[in-house]
Amino acid sequence: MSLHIGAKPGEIAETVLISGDPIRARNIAENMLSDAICFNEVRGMLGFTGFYKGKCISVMGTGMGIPSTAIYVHEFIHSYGVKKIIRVGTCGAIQPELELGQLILAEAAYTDSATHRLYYQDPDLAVPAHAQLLEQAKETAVRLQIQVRIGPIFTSDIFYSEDANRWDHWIKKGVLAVEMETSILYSLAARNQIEALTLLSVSDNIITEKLTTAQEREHASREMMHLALEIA
Ligand SMILES: O=P(O)(O)O[C@H]1O[C@H](CO)[C@@H](O)[C@H]1O
Ligand SMILES: O=c1cc[nH]c(=O)[nH]1
Repeated sequence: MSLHIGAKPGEIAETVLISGDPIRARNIAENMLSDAICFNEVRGMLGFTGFYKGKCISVMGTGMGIPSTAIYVHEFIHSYGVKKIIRVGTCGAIQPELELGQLILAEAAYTDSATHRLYYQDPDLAVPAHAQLLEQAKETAVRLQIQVRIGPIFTSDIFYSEDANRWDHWIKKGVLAVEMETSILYSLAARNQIEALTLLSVSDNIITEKLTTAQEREHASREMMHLALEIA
């Protein structure tokens, strides 16, 4: 057991899928893994280990934002020996042409995070995904005929902003979308020499103000989970 995860040694696989929402983790376990067992209920942050095509895989929620995610990623690595983490999340697109449900492979993450700065001194650089895992994801997407956009994203400490021009600079820089966890995942992974990649499904477009329906979100996230499990 670690401070925030109730799993016994050996109950968490070397590869873990994470999402902000613990219910998404449960859906993956219930619908896409076989023989899944629940290894964590501490703080309601559900975690499961099961099998996908014979390979042992875990899936767990992290909560929203960098501080919460950093705790779980740290404990996965240092208490459970996790070697590969794939985030399956939602995001707000900031490029107007990005449709709802579009799948994004986050090749790097910029951030405004104060927490990130406590770990790393140079927050202005985009933190890259694990190169080999990203390459594998691209090839797998082609094989599965899943359309993906590949590009940089932005990991923010805030969801709601009062600044109407907040994204102008980042749109010009070619940033595709905004979410709240990836930069710390990539940084902790690189520092600890493990693999990490984020897959995101566009749940809303911040520029066009389009929002997904529950049904569209469900369909898009199924594709994302399928791709994540195939590269896991
Ligand atoms: O869908 P998840 O994985 O929670 O990710 C996104 O959704 C939450 C905000 O609604 C943040 O956690 C953000 O990163
Ligand atoms: O707009 C959005 C949508 C999902 N997640 C975010 O962080 N922002």
